[in-house]
Amino acid sequence: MESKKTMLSLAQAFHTKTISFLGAGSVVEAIIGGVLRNELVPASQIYITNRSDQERLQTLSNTFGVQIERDKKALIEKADILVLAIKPKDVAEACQSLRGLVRKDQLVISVIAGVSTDFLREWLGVECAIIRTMPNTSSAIGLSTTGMSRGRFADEEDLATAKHLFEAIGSVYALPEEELDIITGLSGSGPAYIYYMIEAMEKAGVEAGLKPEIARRLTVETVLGAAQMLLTTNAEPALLRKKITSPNGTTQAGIEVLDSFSFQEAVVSAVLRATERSRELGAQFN
Ligand SMILES: NC(=O)C1=CN([C@@H]2O[C@H](COP(=O)(O)OP(=O)(O)OC[C@H]3O[C@@H](n4cnc5c(N)ncnc54)[C@H](OP(=O)(O)O)[C@@H]3O)[C@@H](O)[C@H]2O)C=CC1
Ligand SMILES: O=C(O)[C@@H]1CCC=N1
Repeated sequence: MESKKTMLSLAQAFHTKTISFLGAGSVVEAIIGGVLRNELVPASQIYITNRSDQERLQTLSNTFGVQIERDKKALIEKADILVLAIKPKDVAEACQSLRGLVRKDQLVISVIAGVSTDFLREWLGVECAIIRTMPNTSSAIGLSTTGMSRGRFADEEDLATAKHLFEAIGSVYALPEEELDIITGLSGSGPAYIYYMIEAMEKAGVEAGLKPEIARRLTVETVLGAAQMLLTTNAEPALLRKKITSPNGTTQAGIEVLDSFSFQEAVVSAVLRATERSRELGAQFN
């Protein structure tokens, strides 16, 4: 557990840092929102660039007051922390264009699915500190759950710096890098599985005769309440489920249908397949 004094000095040191974002998509928007909400650094110390979408950069700049820097060399020169937030398919091209520009004293943080810190370091061509992370889109409202791990040349201080950044958008778990693909399949992609389930529950409510807005509210509040119950009571989900399931009642009838469609196996397979896909995305570079 870090002492209050250590946390304060970390926050003070962080406050002087410049953060450059390579990529300006949805994840970056969420991170910048969290950084500014929590006043980690002022907007004048945040630089953004992308490949070509100038309108997008302007929108982010107008919304947050962050600085647009189209020149990659200048973007990197200014950075104490460089956040790589491009899609895996764009990594090779992007890293090639960064080769020779990143310095040893800079901290590189990647949010890219599947791509290892070793690979990034090879491509960047410098023995710099790299932290690999996997947040999720709930970061937009400060409720991401983020897994992160440090690469070969990153130390505890680098990890603490990255944690400080991502705690602005939710909770953070430091894990071995081998587990990052699992985090990607579970909590990185996870919100999509929940939305998929919500879509289905809502559809059922409407088909059965509810107004769409009522079906939406009931479904969403049910999901929120169930998640909050788990956090508040710390009870096992199976136990909470059993408490709802009266013998021969409605829940039993519903669960029997889910079982007949192998619901749990489907969800397990989905998470495992997404994990495997994360590994595939990384392996294509090896
Ligand atoms: N979306 C999600 O739920 C999550 C995504 N991630 C990871 O975060 C990363 C970004 O995802 P997301 O924000 O959704 O993606 P987006 O498609 O929204 O954004 C990607 C950004 O990368 C930019 N870009 C592409 N190539 C280059 C390049 N060569 N140089 C500079 N910028 C470039 C794009 O610019 P332009 O628009 O101009 O082409 C765009 O701004 C991905 O690797 C993804 O795996 C991690 C956790 C959750
Ligand atoms: O689908 C993807 O590849 C990204 C990674 C985690 C969430 N979205």
